[in-house]
Amino acid sequence: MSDIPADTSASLLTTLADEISSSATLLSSHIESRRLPWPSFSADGPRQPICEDNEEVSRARTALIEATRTLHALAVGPVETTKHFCLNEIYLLGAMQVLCHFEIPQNMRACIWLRHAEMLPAVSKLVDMVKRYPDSPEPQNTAFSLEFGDTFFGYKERYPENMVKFGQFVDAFSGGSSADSAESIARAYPWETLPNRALVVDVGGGIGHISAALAQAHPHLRFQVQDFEHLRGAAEELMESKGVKDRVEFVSHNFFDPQPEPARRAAVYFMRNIVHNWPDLYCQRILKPIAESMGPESRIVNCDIVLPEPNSVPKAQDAVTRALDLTMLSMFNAKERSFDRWKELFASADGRLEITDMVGKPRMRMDSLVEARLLC
Ligand SMILES: C[S@@+](CC[C@H](N)C(=O)[O-])C[C@H]1O[C@@H](n2cnc3c(N)ncnc32)[C@H](O)[C@@H]1O
Repeated sequence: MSDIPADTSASLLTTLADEISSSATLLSSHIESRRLPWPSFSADGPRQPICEDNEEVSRARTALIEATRTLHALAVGPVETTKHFCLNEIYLLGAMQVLCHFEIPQNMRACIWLRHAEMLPAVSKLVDMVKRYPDSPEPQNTAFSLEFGDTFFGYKERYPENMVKFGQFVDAFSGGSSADSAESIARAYPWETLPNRALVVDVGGGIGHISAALAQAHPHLRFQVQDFEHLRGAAEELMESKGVKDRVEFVSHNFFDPQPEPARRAAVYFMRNIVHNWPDLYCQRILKPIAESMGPESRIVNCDIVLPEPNSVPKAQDAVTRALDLTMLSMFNAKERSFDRWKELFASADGRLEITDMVGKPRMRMDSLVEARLLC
């Protein structure tokens, strides 16, 4: 019910209804003039929201979502809302779990699967986690571990097919494919300003799909993808298929260890969706060896969510980032961070590390690119 503004006077109903009408009219004109498919409930209706790259249309869509949510909450009222939440929601989740068990959902399958097969059982242990490990800095002390008897990534190592589904979940959740996402990171940072043959180290880079896209878009750069040895085969296959194997090498490396000699003084240490998966103490252990290997021209480019200040973004978007924060807690005993928390974290890993700026925002994703350098 946090969406309901303090002023619930009678006029609010009609003010919201007017806003809904004007936003819907603007969206309709846009759809008509561009001959776009109309949003519909039919199985073959458009899957993506209406035009994200037109700012006026995008603003109208956000206003429509906000106003309809608020109007709905006002019309339903607190008692019925609570009743629906207590009854409908829980059986909706149960029914989806049954459907997932029999592999029936096709659309957004990996997204629905992760929510029901892993997140839901894990979140049911959140009370236990908070009671048992109130101040634990350890990544194994999680709701996930209480349910599955292992850390999130330990469990994925035992069941590699779940790691594949996890990758598909991340793609589905960010609204595209890993190729779309990698391609948008290739455009979101001024990679072209790096010197010829400069080395980019992709720390915890998985099979290297981001490095492969960056290498294709920026032929003057070299890459080293660092991750666990068992990913080497898939990584080398990917580089071969993308035609970049001469400039992208895979190196087996544990990111808690000192950087290997050839990766010292690299131009960029790039990390995407690494640091937010770890509690502070472990983030410091990841960042410290990187800081120690940086030269005066090196920088870290970190790609993770930067939590918006409260009430600074539309409520629907804010709700997603706060839910992701709770996901990090339940799965990893970790958290999402605001810009100030990111600054504190980097400085706490090595007093010379300073976040210079938020340097870009990949399209479609909630992540931002944050750049850190060594203070002279
Ligand atoms: C959420 S995935 C992100 C992968 C990749 N950066 C991306 O954006 O697609 C986290 C990655 O960290 C790797 N990882 C976890 N612990 C690691 C460690 N101690 N050393 C190196 N890599 C690790 C995992 O194997 C996985 O590839």
